[in-house]
Amino acid sequence: MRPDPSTDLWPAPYARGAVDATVTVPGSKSVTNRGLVLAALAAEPGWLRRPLRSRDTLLMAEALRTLGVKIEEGVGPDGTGEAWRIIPSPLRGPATVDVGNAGTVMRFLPPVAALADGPVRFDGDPRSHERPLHGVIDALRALGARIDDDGRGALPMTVHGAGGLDGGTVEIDASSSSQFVSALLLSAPRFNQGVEVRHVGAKLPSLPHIRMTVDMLRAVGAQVDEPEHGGEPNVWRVAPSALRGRDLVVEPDLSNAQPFLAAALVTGGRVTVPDWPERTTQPGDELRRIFTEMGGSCELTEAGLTFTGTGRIHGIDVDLGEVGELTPGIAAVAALADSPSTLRGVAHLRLHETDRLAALTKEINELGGDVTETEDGLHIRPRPLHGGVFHTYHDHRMATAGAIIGLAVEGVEIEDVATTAKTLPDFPGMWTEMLGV
Ligand SMILES: O=C(O)C1=C[C@@H](OP(=O)(O)O)[C@@H](O)[C@H](O)C1
Ligand SMILES: C=C(OP(=O)(O)O)C(=O)O
Repeated sequence: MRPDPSTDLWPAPYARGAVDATVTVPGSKSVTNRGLVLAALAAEPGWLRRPLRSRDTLLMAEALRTLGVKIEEGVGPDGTGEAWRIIPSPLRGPATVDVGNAGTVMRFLPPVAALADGPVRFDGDPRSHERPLHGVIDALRALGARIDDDGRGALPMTVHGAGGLDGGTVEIDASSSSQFVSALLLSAPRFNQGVEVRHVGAKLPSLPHIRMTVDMLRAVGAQVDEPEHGGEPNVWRVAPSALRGRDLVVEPDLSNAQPFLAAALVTGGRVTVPDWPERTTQPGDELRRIFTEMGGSCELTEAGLTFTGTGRIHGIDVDLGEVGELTPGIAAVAALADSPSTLRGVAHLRLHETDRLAALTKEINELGGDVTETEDGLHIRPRPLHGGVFHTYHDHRMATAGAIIGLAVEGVEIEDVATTAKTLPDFPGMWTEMLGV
């Protein structure tokens, strides 16, 4: 019988000393998947260099191919490193898109499908049926698309592409995912009237990810008005226009750098991540501030970002609403700190890959911790932890959070560490190499 990877247990390596390593982190998921969509919608071919090759990005590439886009995987024009050449062509249906459990695929592609010339069916992992999509579905209908779903505002569904979309003004409640806004903006240059997206509802999470969308749209020639610089709050406008093909180098995924930086903090060691960008819209850049407040220090040099720990970890009271995807890793570090932590502003994490607030509470407490869920986050009181199984619920960031705890607690076993492949192709290999084990 073949082993079932989802029930496999991986003994998380325990760190017997301070780590001292340089860790090259693969490309950003969020940049790669935006880059793919924008290149597919462009008026000319483009390049994506150092793309992330992981489950979420391969699903995006495959879905775009199904819609008729040509994506050639190879080395770049100057022969250095991996590069994908993206050759746009008329978008076609009928097609079937597997979104896996990738928020970026399930939200960014329905507006693209509305531009195709036939029906595009969307389905994915069981969890994809539970993740919110109503903002995209309702908005596309309001902008002129025909969509068949089962009435829950979720997958599975079929977008009946009509070869184009009117576009115009639309109100959405994107408080459950910033990706609703990003999705509509990314395809909007190809809508007949462009788009005006008005967010109405509770606070929008993950604003840096919307900034990333705006920056990347502008970099391919789109005209975007945003709330940031004197614009109307919670309103974005994109004018209709042709998009340029681009030669884009993808930055390392700073959120995936998190477990490695955490290793420096937890073991009182030092980790350097090369190619850390000086300026970026990636939320992972906030780790410089957050992990410094938790007890380390960092320096950005030609070699990259070097993060150094002291072996002492302090608790933190922090609003993570803008950087929600960093929460599991911060919770793991906080469970090992010398004082309590309060993580706020992340109620929407209940609808991520899994209910991350419930999962972190349960798994840390089962190792002897004392975590309670609040209305919008976690309260973490550190206690001596013991070994045991850390369940991961098909959530890559649960697995990396468990590995962080395992550095300081002997006998932690991570269930289904392979789930990290959602955004990191070889996390176990990178982790053991960093530790030299
Ligand atoms: O646009 C993106 O690339 C992302 C936006 C965020 O989503 P939410 O706003 O749904 O949290 C983030 O958590 C996710 O990992 C990636
Ligand atoms: C929330 C996340 O992913 P997704 O893009 O599937 O929403 C994440 O990577 O933490």
